[in-house]
Amino acid sequence: MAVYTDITEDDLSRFLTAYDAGTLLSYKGIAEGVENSNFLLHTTKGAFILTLYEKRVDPNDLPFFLGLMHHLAERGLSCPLPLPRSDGALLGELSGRPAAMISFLEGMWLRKPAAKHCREVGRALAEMHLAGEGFELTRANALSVGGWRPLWEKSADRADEVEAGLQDEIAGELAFLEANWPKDLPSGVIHADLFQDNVFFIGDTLSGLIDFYFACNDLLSYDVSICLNAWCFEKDGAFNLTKGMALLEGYESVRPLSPEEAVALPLLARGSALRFFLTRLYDWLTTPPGALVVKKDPLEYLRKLRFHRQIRNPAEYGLSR
Ligand SMILES: Nc1ncnc2c1ncn2[C@@H]1O[C@H](COP(=O)(O)OP(=O)(O)OP(=O)(O)O)[C@@H](O)[C@H]1O
Ligand SMILES: N[C@@H](CCO)C(=O)O
Repeated sequence: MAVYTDITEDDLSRFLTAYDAGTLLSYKGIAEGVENSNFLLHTTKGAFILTLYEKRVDPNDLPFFLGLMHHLAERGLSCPLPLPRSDGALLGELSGRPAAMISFLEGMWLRKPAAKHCREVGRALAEMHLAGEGFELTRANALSVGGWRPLWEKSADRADEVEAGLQDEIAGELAFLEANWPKDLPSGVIHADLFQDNVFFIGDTLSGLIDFYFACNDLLSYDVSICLNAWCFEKDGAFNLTKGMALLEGYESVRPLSPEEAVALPLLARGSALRFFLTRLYDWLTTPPGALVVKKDPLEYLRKLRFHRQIRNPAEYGLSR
C-alpha cells in the first residue's frame, strides 16, 4: 500500500473546491506504486486520481511532469491529463505535500503480458518518443549514469548484507559503465519507468500510459532498454526472445533504431538494469519496517544486469536486421 501521507476528508473536500471536479463522494488509498501516495477519488463529476508527491520527486520538476502529460495528450497519446485549478495552476498542496489531480485512465496493468502486448508497448513507447518532440521544457535525467555513483555510495557499505560480494561486483560494474557509456545517440523526452504497472490495457488493447514522474531528456534507446528489462524477462529470470522480438518490432514499426543505437543496446540494458538495482537496493535497505509500501527485489535486477553482461549482439534480444 503506497500511501506515505494520509489525508482527512475535510482537508480533501477543501482542496477540491479549487477544482471543477464536483464534490467528494468517496476516496481511498491505492495499494500499487512505490514512489508517491495515490488516491482514487469519486466525485459528483466522476473518477479522478489524486497524487501526493513524495521524497523522490523534486517539486521543481512537477511543472515538467504535468506539462509533459498535457503536451502528450494534446498529440493524441493516451495518458492522464492534469486538472487545472481555478487559478490555472496544475499543482496544489495537501497534507503538507505537493498534490495534483489527474484524469482517471480506464484499463488495468497486465500481470502476465504476452508477446502481443509487448509489441503494443514497443509501439506506444515509440509514439511517445515522437509525440515528445517540441515539448518546450527540459529535465536532465537524475538517474542516468551521472546519478548512479552518488546513489550507490548511499548503499555500498551495506550491499554485502543483500548478497556476499555485491560491493565489489557493483563497484566494478559502475566503473565500467561510467567509462563506456554511449554519448552521441538520438535523445529526446523519455518515460524512464515504463514498467508493466505503468501501462494499462483494456482486454488486449493498450489503453494508456501512466506515471510520468521519472520522465526526462535522455537517450531514446535507453528507454527501449528499460522496457526490454521490464517486459521481456520471465519470473524465473530467463529472457524471452519472442517478447524481445515483439517489443523491438513494435518500437521499430514507428521509429526504427539507428545502427549505432542497435549496437549500444547491450550496454544500455546493463545500465538500465543497474539503475533499477540501485534504487531498489536503497529502498530495500532504508524503508522502515511497517511502511505501507511493497519493497521490490533488487536481486531481480542484479540477475538482469548479469544477463546483459554476456550479450554480444543485439540480435540476441530479437532485433532483426
Ligand atoms: N491516471 C490514472 N488512472 C487510473 N489509475 C491510476 C492513474 N494513475 C495512477 N493510477 C493507479 O495508481 C497506481 C500507482 O500509480 P503510479 O504508478 O503513478 O504511482 P507511483 O508511486 O509513482 O508508482 P511507481 O512505483 O510505479 O513509480 C497505479 O498502478 C494505478 O493503479
Ligand atoms: N518501476 C520501479 C519502481 C519505481 O521507480 C521498479 O520496479 O524498481
